[in-house]
Amino acid sequence: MGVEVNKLAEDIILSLKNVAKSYGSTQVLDSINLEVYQGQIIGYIGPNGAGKSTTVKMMLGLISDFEGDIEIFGKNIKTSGVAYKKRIGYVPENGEIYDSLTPIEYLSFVGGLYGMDHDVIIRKATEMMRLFDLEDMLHTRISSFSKGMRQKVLFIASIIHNPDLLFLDEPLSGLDANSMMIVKEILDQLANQGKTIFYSSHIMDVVEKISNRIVLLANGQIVADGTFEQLQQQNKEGSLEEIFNQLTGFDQHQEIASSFVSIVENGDTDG
Ligand SMILES: Nc1ncnc2c1ncn2[C@@H]1O[C@H](COP(=O)(O)OP(=O)(O)OP(=O)(O)O)[C@@H](O)[C@H]1O
Repeated sequence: MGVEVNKLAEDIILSLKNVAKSYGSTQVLDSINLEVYQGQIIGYIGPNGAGKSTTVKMMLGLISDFEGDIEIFGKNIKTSGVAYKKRIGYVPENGEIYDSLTPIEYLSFVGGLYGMDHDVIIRKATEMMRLFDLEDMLHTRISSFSKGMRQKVLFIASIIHNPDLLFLDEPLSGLDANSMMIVKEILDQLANQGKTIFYSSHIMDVVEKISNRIVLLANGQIVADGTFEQLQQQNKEGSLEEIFNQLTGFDQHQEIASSFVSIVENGDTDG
């Protein structure tokens, strides 16, 4: 799964040049540079609050007041208009979904936004729901769905229009082990067909397996970028979880946990 070989400039799907973003006096992103090639599955990881969702929202055009340039499909998103969004799919973190709609209504709505033909939406939505074992729920209000069932609808909504670039924020959240295997396999097959996937998650063993390139964001900067094997060689560590701990300078989980348990038991950290 090598990623850096024989890449051509025209294969660049996504490029960030000196991208910076602050909220008040807090600098969240500090001059990020990144080029993503067609067919890559980027595992985008970093500690809570590192700026992963912020980066994704900027690429989606949901946050526009940032410094630097973002090019998607070769065009600067600040000046190229919204046309690029038709070729993008997105599974948001904490998926917002229209509870009072049924999946078929919701997917018709989303497909309609992408300009899809109504019959095609219904056919694709029905088949995809069936493959996720939800065919009986097509006309049931989403408000009654479990977390995993909602996540499946969100996933379908992100790919129903056959996008070339997918942004996924914890896409497996709430899915059972069998459904996770299906989604991981779908992503692998989509990447093999030339789709590009930007995958943000805290589940390190999944990121380790699914990504062919891992980008670690910490303290506003990209502190690691490479295949899992490359990161392993550079950091002389075994799992991605261990590499993450090392690169983010974290080795106090036992101390913190002991203090926490002490407070639970005694009301203070002294025991
Ligand atoms: N609208 C906002 N106003 C002010 N600060 C914000 C806003 N949105 C995000 N931030 C701050 O920006 C930083 C990055 O947030 P972001 O949601 O991008 O992190 P993340 O890496 O996705 O974190 P997590 O792993 O917890 O989802 C955090 O310090 C957060 O408090």
